[in-house]
Amino acid sequence: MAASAEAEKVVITQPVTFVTGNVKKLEEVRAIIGQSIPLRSLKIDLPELQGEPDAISKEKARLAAEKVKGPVLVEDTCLCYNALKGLPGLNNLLAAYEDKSAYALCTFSFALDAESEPLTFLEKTMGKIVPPRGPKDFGWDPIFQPDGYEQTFAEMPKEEKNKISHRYKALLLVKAHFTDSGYAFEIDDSKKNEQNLSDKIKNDSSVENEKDVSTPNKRKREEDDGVAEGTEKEEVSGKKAKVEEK
Ligand SMILES: O=c1nc[nH]c2c1ncn2[C@H]1C[C@H](O)[C@@H](COP(=O)(O)OP(=O)(O)OP(=O)(O)O)O1
Ligand SMILES: [Mg+2]
Repeated sequence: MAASAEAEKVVITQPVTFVTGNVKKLEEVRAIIGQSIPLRSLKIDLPELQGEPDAISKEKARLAAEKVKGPVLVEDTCLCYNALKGLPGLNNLLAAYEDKSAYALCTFSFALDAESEPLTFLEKTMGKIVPPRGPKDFGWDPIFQPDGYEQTFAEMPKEEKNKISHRYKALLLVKAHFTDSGYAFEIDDSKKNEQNLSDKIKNDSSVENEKDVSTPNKRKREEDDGVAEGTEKEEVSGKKAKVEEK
């Protein structure tokens, strides 16, 4: 990764761990990030905290970084209804309002390690709430129709959603941060192919692995609401993250 002459080079020795309990989210994040950031995943259900989106997200990143002992990325998304002054709510509640406009708000937080202040990246995609259309395998995708499109998120091809979504836009900010900060990944060969922090404990059948994500039909129930079962694994990474400045 090229850093400008003045920028400090920040060496990161393990992949960024995306901590989520949601397999559908993980699929999208992987598709959008591609090879641009070395990424592995860890399924933990972190507490759903209350408060402002960026404060919640930062706290979540702090908790995740403590568990992972290395660089982490966390994400929260909410569907916010303008009629409810930006509050999330149930679709039925909106029936009483003329204004069906809404936005998908996506908040990522990145923490370099447990000691570093997490950085937050927010983006939204505007749209409206419609009667459900399309596959029901990911949250509110069937009822959200982005502005300028005739299809709901659920109806459009994944590649299309991933070009306009709240998640895509927020990840552009994350990627720009990585580029601007001069992060240089120098990952041990042993960790290069680590897709999932659970890889090292394959004998433990309770551990979700990458295969589950690439063959999502196997996990029908969790797809129904996009929520993975609360598999929690920590302390599976042999080495501590070493984040050093040069
Ligand atoms: O693009 C999306 N399209 C449709 N629905 C979505 C999307 N993104 C999140 N969702 C749903 C999933 C969950 O029912 C709720 C709260 O999301 P949110 O708290 O961020 O996800 P989560 O708790 O399932 O996973 P995590 O472990 O990463 O917090 O919104
Ligand atoms: Mg959540």
